[in-house]
Amino acid sequence: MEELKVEKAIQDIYPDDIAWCYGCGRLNDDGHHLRTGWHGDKTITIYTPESKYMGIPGFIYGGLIASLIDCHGTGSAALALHRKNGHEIGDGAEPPRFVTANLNVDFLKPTPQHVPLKAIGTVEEIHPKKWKVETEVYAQDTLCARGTVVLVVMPSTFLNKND
Ligand SMILES: CCCCCCCCCCCCCCCC(=O)SCCNC(=O)CCNC(=O)[C@H](O)C(C)(C)COP(=O)(O)OP(=O)(O)OC[C@H]1O[C@@H](n2cnc3c(N)ncnc32)[C@H](O)[C@@H]1OP(=O)(O)O
Repeated sequence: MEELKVEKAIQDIYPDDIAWCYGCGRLNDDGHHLRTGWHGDKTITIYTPESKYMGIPGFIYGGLIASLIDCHGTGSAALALHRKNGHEIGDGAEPPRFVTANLNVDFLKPTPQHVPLKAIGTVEEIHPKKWKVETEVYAQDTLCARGTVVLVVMPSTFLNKND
């Protein structure tokens, strides 16, 4: 049986100032701590939602699935541009920063609770500052959702907006 584990995740090397995302920030104690790594030439995030993320008893609510696809998208684009720039996780280089411009989700099947969800991404470069990630979310072998995320390299002004 396939081992469901992401060994090296791009979120592990996000600088502290961008490691606070509720979905994937490692420094946000209340967040999901989603972690995204390479899976061959695709990307992968594994996550088992807690019981409270329920839509109806036994099934995950759609917003959580959208969050998974969203953060899997930003992580995947960062992985891909980091590699394109000649870097891999752990070589000391800072990864690129992306924000989500657009997120679309098709909910194909009810997503069961209490099983690990597996998001598998296919990353496509539109141009160096704009990327697209197609993600499929599986619960065991069932394809439950499919999403498309358009990511844009974070404008330099983005983090100053709260000053
Ligand atoms: C608050 C969070 C902080 C995070 C910071 C740290 C980030 C790294 C850490 C990762 C953490 C994870 C984060 C999780 C994922 C989020 O949750 S990110 C938060 C949600 N997203 C946002 O808040 C983004 C808000 N939107 C924006 O800031 C701006 O609209 C954008 C997306 C940067 C675009 O800026 P802009 O000035 O409109 O730029 P513009 O040159 O017009 O567009 C650039 C390209 O984007 C395309 N584009 C723009 N909007 C769209 C759209 N809606 N649909 C399709 N394409 C679009 C344009 O067509 C253009 O394409 P080209 O013409 O270059 O081919």
